[in-house]
Amino acid sequence: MVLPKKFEDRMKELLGEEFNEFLHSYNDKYKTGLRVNRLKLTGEDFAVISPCPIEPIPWTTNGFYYDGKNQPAKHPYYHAGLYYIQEPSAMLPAALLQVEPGDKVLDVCAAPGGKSTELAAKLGGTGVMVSNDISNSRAKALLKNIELFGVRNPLVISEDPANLVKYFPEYFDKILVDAPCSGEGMFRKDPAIMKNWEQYGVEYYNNLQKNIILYAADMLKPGGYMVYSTCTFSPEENEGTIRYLLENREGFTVEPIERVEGLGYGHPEWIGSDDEQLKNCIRVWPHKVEGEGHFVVLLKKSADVGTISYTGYPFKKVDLSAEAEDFLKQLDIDFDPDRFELRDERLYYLPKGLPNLKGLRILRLGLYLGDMKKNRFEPSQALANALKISDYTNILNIFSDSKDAVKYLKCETLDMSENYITCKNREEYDILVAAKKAGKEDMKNCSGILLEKKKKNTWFLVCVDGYPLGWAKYSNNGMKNKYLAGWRWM
Ligand SMILES: C[S@@+](CC[C@H](N)C(=O)[O-])C[C@H]1O[C@@H](n2cnc3c(N)ncnc32)[C@H](O)[C@@H]1O
Repeated sequence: MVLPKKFEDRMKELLGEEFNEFLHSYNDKYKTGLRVNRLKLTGEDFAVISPCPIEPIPWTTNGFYYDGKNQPAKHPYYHAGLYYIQEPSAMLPAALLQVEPGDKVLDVCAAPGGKSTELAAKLGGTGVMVSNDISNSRAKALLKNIELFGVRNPLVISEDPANLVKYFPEYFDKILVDAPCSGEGMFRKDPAIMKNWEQYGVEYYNNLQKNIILYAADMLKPGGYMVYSTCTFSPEENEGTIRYLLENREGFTVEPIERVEGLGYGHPEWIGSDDEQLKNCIRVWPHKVEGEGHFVVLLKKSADVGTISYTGYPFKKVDLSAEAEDFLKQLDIDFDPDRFELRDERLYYLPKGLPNLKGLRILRLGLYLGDMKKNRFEPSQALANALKISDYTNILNIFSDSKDAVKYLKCETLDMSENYITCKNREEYDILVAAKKAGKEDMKNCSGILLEKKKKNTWFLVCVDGYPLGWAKYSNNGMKNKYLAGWRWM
C-alpha cells in the first residue's frame, strides 16, 4: 500500500525504531468485526447462534471478529438488529464510557450510530440517549440504526454543538465526542480516505475538534464523564485537543484506565508537553493489536463546578383512541400515561427528564409507537424492533433456515398455507421451537409457527428465530406483509 509521503515521514519521526513494524502492518488485511446488541441478547447467547465463526475482541464483552469472507449483514439476524458491523478498534470508545441506568447520555458526533447504539444498549431503555450529528443526511442513517436496534429512549437531532449547548448546559451525565478527524488510522481499511487527508489535512480537523470539545465540556454535568476519540494518529488532533481542553476549561482530569494488553499510552512529548496525565490516553496501534488505528481518552469533570436548573419538557396530556389503548394494552410494557405525545397522528413515548427542546432540528423524539388514525391504530416498524417476543401475544415466528424470513424482509407476500404450524399458547409454542432446534424429523420442513389469540384483523409480530423483524396483518385476505417499505431487503 502506498502511503502519503508526508504521513510516512511524520510517523517515522514519531515512532523511531517501531516504525518498520508499523509500516509492515499495512501489508496485512484489515480486521472485520461485529458488535452484539445487548438490548436483544448477550454476547454468549449470540456465540451459539452466530451465522458465521466468531472470535472475541479483547477490549469488549460483546464484540467479535469474523472473517471478512463472510457477510453477516446479509443474514436476517442483521435485520432483526442483533448486531452492528463495526471495525474492532471503533468499539473501544463506547466500551470505555461507564453508562449507568438512568443516565442522560449525549453522543455529539453520532452518525451512523456505531457508538450510539452501544451506549443506548448500556442504558437499556432507561434515561435519555441523545444522538446528534451535524450532517442531516448522515443523521438519517443514524436514525435507522437507532430504530433497528430497538432503542426505546432516543432523541436524534442534527445540530451544530454551538446551538446544542444553549439547550443542554451541564445536562449530561456522560458524553461521547467521537470527533471528525483526518482518518489516518483508517488508511488500511479504506484507502480512499488518503485523498481526503491530502485535501483537508490535520489542521482543518483540529480546528473542528477544538470547537466541539469545548461545547461538549460545557454540556457535561459536574462529576460527569466524557470520552473523546478519533481514528487518527496525528498528535495535534489527539493529545493536542485534550491539552486545549485542559487549558480552556477548569476541573477536567484525564482518568487512568485499566487496559488490556497491546493498547498503548498517550504521548505528551509529541506535542511538547510534560503533562503526565496525558499518558493516560489510549493509543490503538495496528501493529500491536488486531484492529485499526485509534485514540481514546476518558475525562472527568470535577463535581465542584456549579449546577444549573432546568424548566422541563412541556408535556401535554394525550387522549388515546380506543384502538390505540386496546393495542398498547396487549404489550407487556408499563407505560407512564404522562409521557405520550401526539404529532400529526403519530404517537410517541418520550424519555423522562427532558428539557424544553423548542427550535431544535429533531429527527426523532421518543419511541415512535404507531399511527393513531380514525378507527384504527397501526403499530410502527420502530415499535416492532423495540419489542421482545415475550412482549406481545400474536406471533408469526419464521425459522432462519426457511427462505420466508428473506421473503418477508423483501416485502413479498407470505404463503402461509403449508409449512406453518399454528398453536394457541406459549407452552405449545416453546415445545415446537425446542423440537425444531433439536432437529426433530417432523419439524424439518416446518418454516415457522403461528401463535395466535385472535383471528381477524390482528397484528402479528413477525420474528426470525424469536427476534422481531416487523409486523404483518391478518385479515380475510390472509397475512399482509407490513414490513417498512423503506427498509426493504435489496
Ligand atoms: C467519526 S464520525 C462519527 C462516527 C460515529 N460516532 C459512529 O461510531 O458511527 C464523525 C461524525 O462527525 C460529524 N461532524 C462533523 N462536524 C461536526 C460538528 N461540528 N458537530 C457534530 N458532528 C459533526 C460528521 O458528520 C461525522 O458523522
